[in-house]
Amino acid sequence: MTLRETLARVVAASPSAMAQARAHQGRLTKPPGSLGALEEVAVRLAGAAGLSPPPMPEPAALAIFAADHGVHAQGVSPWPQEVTLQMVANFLAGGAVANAFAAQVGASVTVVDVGVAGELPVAEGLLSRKIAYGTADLSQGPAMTVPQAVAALEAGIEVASSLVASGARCLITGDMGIANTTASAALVCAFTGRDAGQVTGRGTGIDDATHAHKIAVVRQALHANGLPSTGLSTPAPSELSASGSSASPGAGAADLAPPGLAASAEPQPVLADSGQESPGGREPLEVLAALGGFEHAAIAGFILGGAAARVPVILDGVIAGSAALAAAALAPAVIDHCVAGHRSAEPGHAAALDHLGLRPLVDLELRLGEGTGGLLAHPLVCAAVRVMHDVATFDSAGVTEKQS
Ligand SMILES: Cc1cc2ncn([C@H]3O[C@H](COP(=O)(O)O)[C@@H](O)[C@H]3O)c2cc1C
Ligand SMILES: O=C(O)c1cccnc1
Repeated sequence: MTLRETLARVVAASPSAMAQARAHQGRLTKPPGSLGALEEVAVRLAGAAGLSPPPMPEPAALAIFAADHGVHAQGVSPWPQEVTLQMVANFLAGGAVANAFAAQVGASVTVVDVGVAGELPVAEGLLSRKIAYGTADLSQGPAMTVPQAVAALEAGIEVASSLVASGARCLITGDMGIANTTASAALVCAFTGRDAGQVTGRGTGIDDATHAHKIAVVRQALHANGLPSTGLSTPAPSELSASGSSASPGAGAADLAPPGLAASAEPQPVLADSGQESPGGREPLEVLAALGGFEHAAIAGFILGGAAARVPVILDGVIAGSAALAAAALAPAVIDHCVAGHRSAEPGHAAALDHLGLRPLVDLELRLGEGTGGLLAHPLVCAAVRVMHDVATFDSAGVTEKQS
């Protein structure tokens, strides 16, 4: 399915299914509201499915999208780039944390090469959808061309559709790409209007000096791509009726940029007009292409593909959160189909979730990615829905309801 067709199929949550789910929750043998945030998860999934109770979100399928990043050359990660390729082999051998957590919750694992900077052997469980051998350096100009971003989005859509066709009833996002927390921070800045200093974290673990440099690289990426460094953002999905964003001119990024980094890039042609405006009046696709990685674009497509099929998507960490910002800028209703699995230690993740109006289910200071936080949340999502199917009502169980 093309991006354009997929965007047209993403529909908002059904208010009547949500109302039915709320009413049903109120009849179950428990004090109203006693399951806290889990009750909202069940209502959310009912709205997304257009059905109350919603279908059980199992079996679950994890897709790990792997790609490399030109910005690695700027020294923003302490890990060598070849770890991306090596970790793909580890996923395929079943040796990563994501494999252990997937086994724990009975999720299948599919690994998708959308842009690893090296050759991977043909292997079971590996889909080769390589767009290029890594992105260009986003701190120098666009990381991807718009056609490359569309190809990666459509790879993610295709993976979501085929997992659903093989029986998956819950999709979980995963990523692997050394230096991808830098691209994630840049996307969060562009889509939320936050400053790089607020949203750029330490990724896999960097010292203070490298962290300061990483923040400068993110600022430079916005500048090199003609995007304001702060102060402009897409409207939050929940605020779309309010016209425009709280725009104010950003500070000059050039002042903060390391010497020798290149000037603004040429604007890219836009292939799919979503009708949504992005920072500085730029289209979301252009912004995604300028700052994202191939895995960010593919994850955005995966989320859109799940939503189009009305199968819920559990989002993992900051990479998924920043990809979801792009997906929501393309089709705001996509967020109705997402559950935030967790909140990671990366500050940009909290910023993305705030902007999207999503409440994370798990908060364990994880900072791994791969889908680990999404996998940990899956049993909670299942439990929330199982309550709707299995728990007796006051009437059926003969339990007296509360007075007044
Ligand atoms: C061994 C290893 C396994 C990983 N699994 C996920 N990541 C995570 O860390 C990377 C992003 O962090 P940064 O931006 O600091 O490079 C991504 O590959 C992400 O998936 C890993 C990183 C490493 C080193
Ligand atoms: O937030 C995440 O998911 C994350 C944090 C650090 C490294 N990789 C992923």
